Amino acid sequence: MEILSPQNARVKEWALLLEKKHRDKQHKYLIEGIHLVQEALRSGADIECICYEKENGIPAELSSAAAARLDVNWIAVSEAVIAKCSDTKTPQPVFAVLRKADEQVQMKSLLNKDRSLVVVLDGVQDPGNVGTIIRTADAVGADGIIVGSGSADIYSPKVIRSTMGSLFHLPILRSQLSEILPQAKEQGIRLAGTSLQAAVNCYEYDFTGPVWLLFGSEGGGLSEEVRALMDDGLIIPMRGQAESLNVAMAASVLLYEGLRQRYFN
Ligand SMILES: C[S@@+](CC[C@H](N)C(=O)[O-])C[C@H]1O[C@@H](n2cnc3c(N)ncnc32)[C@H](O)[C@@H]1O
Repeated sequence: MEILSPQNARVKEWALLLEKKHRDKQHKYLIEGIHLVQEALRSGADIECICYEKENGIPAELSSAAAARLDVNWIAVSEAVIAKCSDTKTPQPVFAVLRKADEQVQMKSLLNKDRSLVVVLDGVQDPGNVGTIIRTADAVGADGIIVGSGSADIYSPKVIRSTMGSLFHLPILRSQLSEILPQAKEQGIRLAGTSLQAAVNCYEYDFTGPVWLLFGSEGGGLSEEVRALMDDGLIIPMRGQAESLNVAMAASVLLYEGLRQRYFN
C-alpha cells in the first residue's frame, strides 16, 4: 500500500491548491470531507485521487464506493498530510483531488440550450452567497451558472463547502461576461438583469423561454458594462423598509418563480 508523507511532491502540489494564487493556475481543485467526496463519486466528477488517513482507513461511509470504484486512485496518507491539505482547523478524515471541467465544452453546452435557465453572477464576492446560489440553482434544476471575473472563486474551499456538493451537479463556468453575454444574445437568450432600479415586477415576467438571470455585487449591484447588455430589468417587489435583499435570497426568489412557471403552472 502506498503511504504518502507531507514531503511528497504530490502532497505539496495538493496543499498549494488551497492558496488562491496557485489554485487559479491549476486544472485541479481540492475537496474535503466525507459528504463532498460521496457527492463527487455519485455525480461522476473527474476524480484524480481520494486520500484517507492511514490509521483509520477508508471511512465506513465510503467503503462500498471504495470497493466499487476501482477506477479511482485511493491513497493512504499520514495525519500530517491530512492536516496539510485541509482548509479547516479540524481536518476531515478524507479529501479528494478533482480535475476541473473543460470550460470550452461547458460554454458550448450553456449557449446551445433551447430553454435554458442560467444564473450569471457579476461581482458576487461573498463565498457563502456564491455557494448558496449554486445550491439553489441545482435545487430548481437550472442549466448552469456563469461566474464573472469579479466574483468569489468557485474553487475556493468556502464556496465548495457551502455548495454542499451541488458544485458537481450542474455546469459552472468562469467567464468574462463582456464576451459571453453578447454570444448569448446572438443565440436568442434573453438577459434579465435584477436590480432595485428595474421596471419589471418579477412576478409579471415570463420565465418560460431561454433566459439568463443576472445578479450583481453585494455592494454596488450590476456593473455598468453588464447593465448595458441587459434585455430586461427585473425587480423583486418589497413592501417593508429593507433597502434590498441579500443576493442569494434574491436569486432564490427568482429561481423559484422560474421553477413555478416552468413546472407548476
Ligand atoms: C444587496 S443587492 C445590491 C444593492 C446595491 N446597493 C444596488 O443598488 O443594486 C445585491 C444584488 O441582489 C439582487 N437584489 C437584491 N434585492 C433585489 C430586489 N428587490 N430586486 C431585484 N434584485 C435584487 C440584485 O442582483 C443586486 O445586484
